[in-house]
Amino acid sequence: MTAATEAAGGPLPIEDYGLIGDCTTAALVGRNGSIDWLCWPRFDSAACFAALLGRPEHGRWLIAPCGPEMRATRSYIGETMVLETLFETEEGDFAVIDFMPTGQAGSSVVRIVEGRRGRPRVRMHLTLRFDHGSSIPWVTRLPEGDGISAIAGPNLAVLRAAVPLHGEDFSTTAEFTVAPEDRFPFVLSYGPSHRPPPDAIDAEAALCDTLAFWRSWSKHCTCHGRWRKVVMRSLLTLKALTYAETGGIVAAPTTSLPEKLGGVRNWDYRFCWLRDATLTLVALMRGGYYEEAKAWRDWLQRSVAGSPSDIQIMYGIAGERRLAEWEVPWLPGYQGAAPVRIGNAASGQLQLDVWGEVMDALRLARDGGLASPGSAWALECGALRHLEAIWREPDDGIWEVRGGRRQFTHSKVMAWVAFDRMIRDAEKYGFEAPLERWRATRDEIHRTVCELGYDAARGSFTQSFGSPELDASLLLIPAVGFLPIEDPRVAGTIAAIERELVTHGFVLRYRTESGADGLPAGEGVFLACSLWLADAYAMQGRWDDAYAMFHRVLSLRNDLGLLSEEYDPRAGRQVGNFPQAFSHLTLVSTAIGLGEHGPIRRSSERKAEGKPPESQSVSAKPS
Ligand SMILES: OC[C@H]1O[C@H](O[C@H]2O[C@H](CO)[C@@H](O)[C@H](O)[C@H]2O)[C@H](O)[C@@H](O)[C@@H]1O
Repeated sequence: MTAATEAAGGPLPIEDYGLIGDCTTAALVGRNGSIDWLCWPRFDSAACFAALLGRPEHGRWLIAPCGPEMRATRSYIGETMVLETLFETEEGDFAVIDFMPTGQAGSSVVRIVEGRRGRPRVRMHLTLRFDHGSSIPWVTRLPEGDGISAIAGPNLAVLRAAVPLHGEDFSTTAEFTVAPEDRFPFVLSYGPSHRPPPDAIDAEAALCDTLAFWRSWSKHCTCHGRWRKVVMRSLLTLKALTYAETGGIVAAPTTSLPEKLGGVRNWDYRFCWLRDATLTLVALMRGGYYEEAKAWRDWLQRSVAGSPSDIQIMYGIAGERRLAEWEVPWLPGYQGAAPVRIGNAASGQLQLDVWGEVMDALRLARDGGLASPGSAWALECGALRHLEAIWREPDDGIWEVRGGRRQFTHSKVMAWVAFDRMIRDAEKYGFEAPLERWRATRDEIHRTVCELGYDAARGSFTQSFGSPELDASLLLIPAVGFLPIEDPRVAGTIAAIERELVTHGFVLRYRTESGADGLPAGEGVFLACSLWLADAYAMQGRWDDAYAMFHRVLSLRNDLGLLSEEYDPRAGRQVGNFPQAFSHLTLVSTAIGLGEHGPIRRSSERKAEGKPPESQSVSAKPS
């Protein structure tokens, strides 16, 4: 399938894409020089390049050698989001430097073609298709003669280029020779169609500014040591998934990259999940980034404002509530994985765990010195009052199943977390609170989980009350402090998950064959869950197992350090939306955790074994 679709001009394997972004939206650049995904002007806008979910005619922007290439290698320039792809051909070599300028009015994609060796021929092929690959724009030449303007409905894009452009089959093309030291900039800028075209920008100056922006951001990272590079790339990716204007954070910049190749588990992640966003915030704070944390906290306050009973599990990046899900009939889907979905019906779900994740993150923010505005505590109390009323109800769970609500054990554990963190904050900061009542509820949830969520015969907690199924989210029980790692029920759960959910060395979130999620069975191993098992091993002092799992997940990152949500071990391919915040934030957390705690105990163990201590690890030092 892959080879055939690629030969027919279909999308590349997911791991062959790189990410560029300007903190308002992001694009995926293939290692073949084709930008196959871009939603403009925001992460959640309709795509104008949708070849990722179809074919080149659904929109893409190619800059590549005219003839066959011998090799394409790529890397980010230092700790930035500026991507450089080097094409080596028989005629010579050239690089394409791709980025989205930061700090400019409006949004642009800049591609600079730089000659390196010989005089290779280069081709540029721009196919703009607004409205998710469906609408062919009306293209005219700019009066200045240096480019074209393309209009369709509310959208306008302007391409300015330093080489002559031609129209061909509803696309814009160019062919040119590049010599060493030549630099040919191409700038594609977005604007609303009712306004004059956006002003030209100086590509070289924008490159300097954008490099400076990312470098100065990376400089503030407080993680140093052996995994600094790993952590930094993940933090940069998380930062690129933030929508600067509002502080919202998307779960991924894509929709409908399948969790199973050729399957139907295709979802739109271009929204702000309270779960993913709060965990991203925790990762950013652990990396020393409190400004983003503040922006997100303010986003949260605005988004959930109103009645606590109306709090949703996810919102649009500016706090929008209506994210109606629909299927796109004209896009065939990533390598045939249909349907392509826009919007996400999970926005109407009940997922009790989000209260726990949010309260935990807000507590960390407070402890990190992020002063709360007066209204924050009142808002949290309102949310907890609502949880007090509903925690006994069945919900859709962390995995957002579509097979009906259940009494998910992880959801109740996280409801316990919500009460626990609020009680601790009230005690620590002297906030006014009905402490006795909260403590009673916290204890009642704990008792309920231990009675109904634990299967004594199997010696393990289970996915939902009374169910025989396991669930990798149960690995979080010791991490959130619900029970200590030494508790035999926790040890039994870890052992059961190792036996039943580990495959090819990685962790499944649950057995999809049970039908609990209401979808046809089969999906990849879940990368965040695999890292949770590494964390659990670390807590158990099983350092070798922890490091082995951590390294296995590291080995799945693409050449740019990027991860999607899942991995198909049989096909040896990344699957699911890409790059995914959940995978990257968990990677940061595991790397920092192993760095902070691992080497100390590990070195004593190594000493006991007569081995020298391990040098350097990631450590997060407060700035
Ligand atoms: O598998 C079914 C569900 O899959 C998606 O949810 C997953 O991604 C979310 C965003 O990263 C994450 O918060 C959640 O825990 C994952 O299960 C999808 O968005 C859902 O609509 C779908 O039901």
